[in-house]
Amino acid sequence: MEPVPVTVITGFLGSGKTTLINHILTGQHGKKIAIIEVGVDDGLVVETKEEIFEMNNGCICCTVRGDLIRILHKLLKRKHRFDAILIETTGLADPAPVAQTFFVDDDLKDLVRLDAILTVVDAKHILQHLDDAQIEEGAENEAVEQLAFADRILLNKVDLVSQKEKAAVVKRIKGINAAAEIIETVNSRADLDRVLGIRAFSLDRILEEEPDFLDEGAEHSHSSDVTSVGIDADGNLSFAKAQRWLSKLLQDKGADIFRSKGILCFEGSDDKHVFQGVHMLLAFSSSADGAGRPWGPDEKRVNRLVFIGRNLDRDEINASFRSCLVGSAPAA
Ligand SMILES: Nc1nc2c(ncn2[C@@H]2O[C@H](COP(=O)(O)OP(=O)(O)OP(=O)(O)O)[C@@H](O)[C@H]2O)c(=O)[nH]1
Repeated sequence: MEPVPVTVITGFLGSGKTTLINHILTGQHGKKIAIIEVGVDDGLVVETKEEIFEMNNGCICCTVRGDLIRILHKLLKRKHRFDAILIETTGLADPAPVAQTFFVDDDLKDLVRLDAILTVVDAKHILQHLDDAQIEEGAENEAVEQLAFADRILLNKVDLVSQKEKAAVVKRIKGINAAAEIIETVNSRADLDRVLGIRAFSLDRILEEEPDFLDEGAEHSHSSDVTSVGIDADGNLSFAKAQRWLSKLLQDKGADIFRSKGILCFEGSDDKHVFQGVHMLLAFSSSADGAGRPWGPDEKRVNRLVFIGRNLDRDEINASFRSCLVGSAPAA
């Protein structure tokens, strides 16, 4: 039997990976697709008929292979065969350990094949991440790694940059990876024939790039100063206060906050409100506009937010958020 093609989707936080997955899942291709998410799940993938497998295990490099091998075996044992498997990695993940999985496990080698590593790039913010001067010495810059490993690059969010800015980004990308084809997209809407079943992964090219790629024990280190602050809070928010709080936070700390997202409950509304932030750019949607379902009558209304970045003051962010809840004492 032909091995099932696997596409690994990487890209920095907020670049458009989930948007790409939704685009693929809603496309007219008639394929049965399984999705594996590596990293933190945020519950914000639109609901589909496909199943989503999550892996939530801290340092991805160190745990990914075991988890992934287990999940892939489980998937492949099913009676109904999948036509394709997509693996989405979290924004900061180095794609190497995910790709290695397909070469280190002998049993998997015949059942699946790595079709391509797709890297989604946020045209507006990528240069800032490539030039990140705050990465600790000796640590890898994941934005560079993700480009270097890519077989194909989706240059996404081209609606947010001028022709001149775009040309500068393309030049930088080509300087890191001249081999990968670049597809320009808005909302990750790439022609599916150009991203799935493309047989673009080449082990030889990767070994040229990283000679110890197949060495499972190879040293690696990550910039540990990037952290995430999560908030889980019951109750309803005052719309005006929450809006002021979020705009101020992103205005003051937008350079350091790479990514933010959350589900919010507002006083007087049964709709679920979702926000998605990338640095200072913020987008809102809600079940009132058809995105997701409203809060159910017996469903517990919980605000869930996450901020990923550096120099984040967990206590301060939590306390100031809680002061926006209806009935809370004003922030000190
Ligand atoms: N303007 C603009 N916004 C986009 C585009 N593509 C995606 N977005 C928005 O960017 C935000 C982040 O997109 P996601 O698809 O969630 O990004 P992601 O890479 O999955 O993010 P992580 O979950 O942090 O890894 C969302 O608000 C998207 O609607 C685009 O081409 N242009």
